[in-house]
Amino acid sequence: MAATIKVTNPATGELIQEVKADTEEEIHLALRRGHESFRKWSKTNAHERSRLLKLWSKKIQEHKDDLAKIMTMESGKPLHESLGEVDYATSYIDWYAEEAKRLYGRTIPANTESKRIIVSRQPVGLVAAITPWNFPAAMMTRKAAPALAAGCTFVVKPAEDTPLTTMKLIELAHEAGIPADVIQCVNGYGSEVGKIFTESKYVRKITFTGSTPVGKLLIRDSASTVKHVSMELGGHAPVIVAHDADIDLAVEQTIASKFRNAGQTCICANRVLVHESIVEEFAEKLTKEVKKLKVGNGLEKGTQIGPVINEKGFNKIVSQVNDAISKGAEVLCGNKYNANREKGYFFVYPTVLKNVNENMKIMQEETFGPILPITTFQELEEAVNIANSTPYGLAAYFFTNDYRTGIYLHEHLDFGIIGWNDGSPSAAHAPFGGMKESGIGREGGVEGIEPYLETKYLSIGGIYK
Ligand SMILES: NC(=O)C1=CN([C@@H]2O[C@H](COP(=O)(O)OP(=O)(O)OC[C@H]3O[C@@H](n4cnc5c(N)ncnc54)[C@H](O)[C@@H]3O)[C@@H](O)[C@H]2O)C=CC1
Ligand SMILES: O=C(O)[C@H](O)CS(=O)(=O)O
Repeated sequence: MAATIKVTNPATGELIQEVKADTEEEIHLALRRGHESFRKWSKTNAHERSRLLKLWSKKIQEHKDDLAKIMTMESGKPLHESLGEVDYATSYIDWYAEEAKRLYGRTIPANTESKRIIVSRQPVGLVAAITPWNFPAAMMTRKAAPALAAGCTFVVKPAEDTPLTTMKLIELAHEAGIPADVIQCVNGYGSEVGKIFTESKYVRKITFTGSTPVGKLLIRDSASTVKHVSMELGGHAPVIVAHDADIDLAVEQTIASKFRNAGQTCICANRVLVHESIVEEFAEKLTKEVKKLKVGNGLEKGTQIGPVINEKGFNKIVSQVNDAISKGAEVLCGNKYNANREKGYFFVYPTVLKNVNENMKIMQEETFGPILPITTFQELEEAVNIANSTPYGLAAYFFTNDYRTGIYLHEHLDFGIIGWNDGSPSAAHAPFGGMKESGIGREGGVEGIEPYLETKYLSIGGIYK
């Protein structure tokens, strides 16, 4: 196991903090403690669990500015986005603090007078979570909140790039009164910790947000002990702009989706399919607005696009852009970089590509950067076929004011999240998640607590004997 994890600022390359990586023994101990504390926590009444979750949310809000600064420094996202993410993170805790009190069972009419049937819910057990760097607060609370609300205990391994935000959140949970062994953080490198989690007899559920390849490994390795799995994986969101779309709205909402977190979200617009009759107007208006986006250090006032997270992400983005250009794509703006491998910072300027085709990597592989390729279509069926052609099925967006077009697209797009004239669909009260290779399960909404619950039924006999 690695001894320490160097946490650096992706905007400057500067070392923020060295974090000790937990040893295998320390991780096993955390899992054992999480398992042993499960019995008591799962028997804590739902209203008490709810009360403690609300205290945790309050504590986080009291430390909002500090948390946002930590998040911007380690992830690179602009400060206003980090402040927004703190609110997004607590919105999941607030939502599940209430859902804890609504875990209803039911009775079933028996087929004889001497029997009664009662259905009830119980928490699955110790949950092990692995979270990504792009939303180090919200991706953790989106898992921890329903887990704790359901009565599960929780151990999380944050991404090596951004452990500090998660560590602070867990510290605040303990300050709020959630017992130390009920929610824990361990640090380490994914492949090493992942194996410990999936092989542990104490862990009853794995929940993961990250790349599809890693998700597949975790699903495979969870089979040995038949663990529950929840997977929020990669995406490749299409944006369909129909001939009758409000172009100004489509431009505004496509930018909102594409450039949030420098394009490093799993539901970012990854390709735009524009009806051929309006592509010139759309591309011109879009490019004009994209050129206005301010690139810089997320701590600087006014920054809208920060650096990408690391060299691996940078190289993937540059490779996709160069591939597209080599296959005929036209650059309408951007395709500029401010990178220094020695210092470890990698800025990618927002880029719009036109005349893109299906043979380009960028139309098939998740970009995770501020690059927007535009292609065209003639018929809606063609747009749907292109949209559904990747292995992903997380988010899709379309712009039209015609209800027949809207209903057709909603019913024919194979995606778990669809924005109709809306580029920002995420909300704690809605079930976030994907189809196909974008994942298993939902997070948020009434659906989001189900993955943390088992269902059992009691059949009582001999009542009138
Ligand atoms: N769905 C989403 O929101 C996310 C999608 N991604 C996609 O993944 C691509 C690569 O980004 P990465 O940071 O490398 O994602 P990643 O999936 O490798 O990392 C995410 C988390 O998984 C852990 N991890 C890595 N390898 C693991 C393994 N073998 N077993 C268990 N855990 C492991 C990491 O430590 C981190 O905590 C991105 O460009 C993007 O396409 C990445 C992060 C979030
Ligand atoms: O994983 C992600 O990229 C996030 O789930 C996107 S969102 O929930 O912040 O929209």
